[in-house]
Amino acid sequence: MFLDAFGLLELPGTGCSLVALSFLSLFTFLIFWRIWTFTIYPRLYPDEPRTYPYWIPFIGHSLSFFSNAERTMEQARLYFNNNRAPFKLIIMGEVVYVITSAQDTNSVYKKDDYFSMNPWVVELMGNFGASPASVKAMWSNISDAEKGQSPLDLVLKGWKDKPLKEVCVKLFQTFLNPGQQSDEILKVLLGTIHDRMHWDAIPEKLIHAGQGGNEQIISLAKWSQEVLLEGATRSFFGGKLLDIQPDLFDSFFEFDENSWKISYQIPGPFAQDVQRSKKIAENAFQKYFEVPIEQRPDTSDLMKNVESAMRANGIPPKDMGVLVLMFYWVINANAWKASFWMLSEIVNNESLRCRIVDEISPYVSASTKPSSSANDLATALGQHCPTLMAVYHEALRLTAASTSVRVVTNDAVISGLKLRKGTRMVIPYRQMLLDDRAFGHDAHKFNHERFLQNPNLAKSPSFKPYGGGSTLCPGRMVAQKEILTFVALAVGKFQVRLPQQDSFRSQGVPDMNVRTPCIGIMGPVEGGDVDVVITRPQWQ
Ligand code: HEM
Repeated sequence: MFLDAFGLLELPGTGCSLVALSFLSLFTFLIFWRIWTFTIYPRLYPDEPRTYPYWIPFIGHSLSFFSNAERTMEQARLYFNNNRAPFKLIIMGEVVYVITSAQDTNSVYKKDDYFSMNPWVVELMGNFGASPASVKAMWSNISDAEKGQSPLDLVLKGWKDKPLKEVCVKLFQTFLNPGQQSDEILKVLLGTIHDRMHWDAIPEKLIHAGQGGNEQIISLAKWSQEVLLEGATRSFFGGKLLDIQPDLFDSFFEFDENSWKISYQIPGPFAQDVQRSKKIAENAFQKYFEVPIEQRPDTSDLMKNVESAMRANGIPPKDMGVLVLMFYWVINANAWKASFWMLSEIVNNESLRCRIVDEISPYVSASTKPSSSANDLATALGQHCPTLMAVYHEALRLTAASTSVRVVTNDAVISGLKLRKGTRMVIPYRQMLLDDRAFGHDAHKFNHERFLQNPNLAKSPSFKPYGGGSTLCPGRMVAQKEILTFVALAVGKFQVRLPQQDSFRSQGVPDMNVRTPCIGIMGPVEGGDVDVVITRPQWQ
């Protein structure tokens, strides 16, 4: 009507408006395009993965993916009758293969020559802001460059001709997998957790209210964040990093919350939060690397080796800041969230709390002090506390949105379907972690009993919160120890209960933030937290 008023849109002699005709043509085009793309093409090429139908070319599934990636993939899987064959999504014009079965995932792990994480990491390094020269240096052989004087040789036997990035991952594997090398990190990490789980060591900023001196109300999320980040930061980087940037954790949390915007290259005006917090963290790391290593004697051997390998390949402190922030991110993004979910479940279920307190009491009590045997305690918790372990596994199962990202580097076949070279692939483990065929009809609910009744579930091919294959998380053992230690000390040293007052956040276990794209453990929805009353142990 409004457009007709201008008299421009009526086609002479047809009685049709231009707008109506355009809509009709567009609609006709879309119908033909959909019939061709989603009906005829799959019949002509039955050996290619099917595409989940969509309406707008190029945009494809982008909108629903960015608003809830897991739900989009679940809907697509169910659309194809839940047969779990690989299928295609279209994200911003790009084809993405999605793998949702444990069997296909294992096939991908076995074909490293066909599926590589590296092209994605190269892209991520660029998106993070590393200079092209430094990205190139990360993919140059370590022997191409003049070496520093570090004890790299310890680790690099047989690795001299590998790219620096792979050497860094190898260093992580060497220094984090059980054995003498990992003792150094674990001693400081677990020791710091013990130090912080002391009545007088709870930072003021965590305390909502003191109740008569022997009780305090604190936030579970902040408690988990502060203790685990401090442990990991001191054990990897020594004390200097926090001297340089005492409020590093605040920037890190803002960065972590919004880091998906970097991966998906969200334009500047919509990504100011992540750019701001990333800058602060990067600058802190740059200043840290500008301090001579002799003035940072408590830096871990792992990070000394990573640093010296980067220097040997000519990476300047500014880019070391960018690249090491990526490591800091994987080290710190997940463990506090797993601990938070475990504690949320435990404090909201009194019989579970009592059972765990009973179970851990031979190992943890109010009088447990920081000690050099923190590693033995963590080991004992893992070996002799089945309920605690069941809660750990179930929390990981229910809250992990862990994802492996690969690029098809050679034409390949998975489940009889041809995957084309150059295409991106994702393995969203949550699609398997919630599979009711593997975990039972209540797979969408928290029920730690399933792991108690069947501890072998933790070995199920559908249970891969830490990924798998050649990129299996090298920090999984360390993560388990820090999480179990923190949770056991929280409920074993202190009496922890929900507050009576309605004004505190004690409305059950908070909802997970399933909407923000995430490739690790999901956090709670904004403002989702649990306030708890903790009581001073009589011992202290
Ligand atoms: C609950 C805690 C954690 C979870 C759920 C987790 C999960 C994962 C996943 C899913 C991957 C990617 C696997 C892939 O792409 O195939 C990964 C990679 C990695 N994780 Fe963890 N992680 C956790 C804790 C840690 C910790 C504490 C550290 C270090 C101390 C760490 C270090 C790494 C590193 C260095 C990589 C990169 C490996 C590579 O590039 O090959 N992670 N993690």
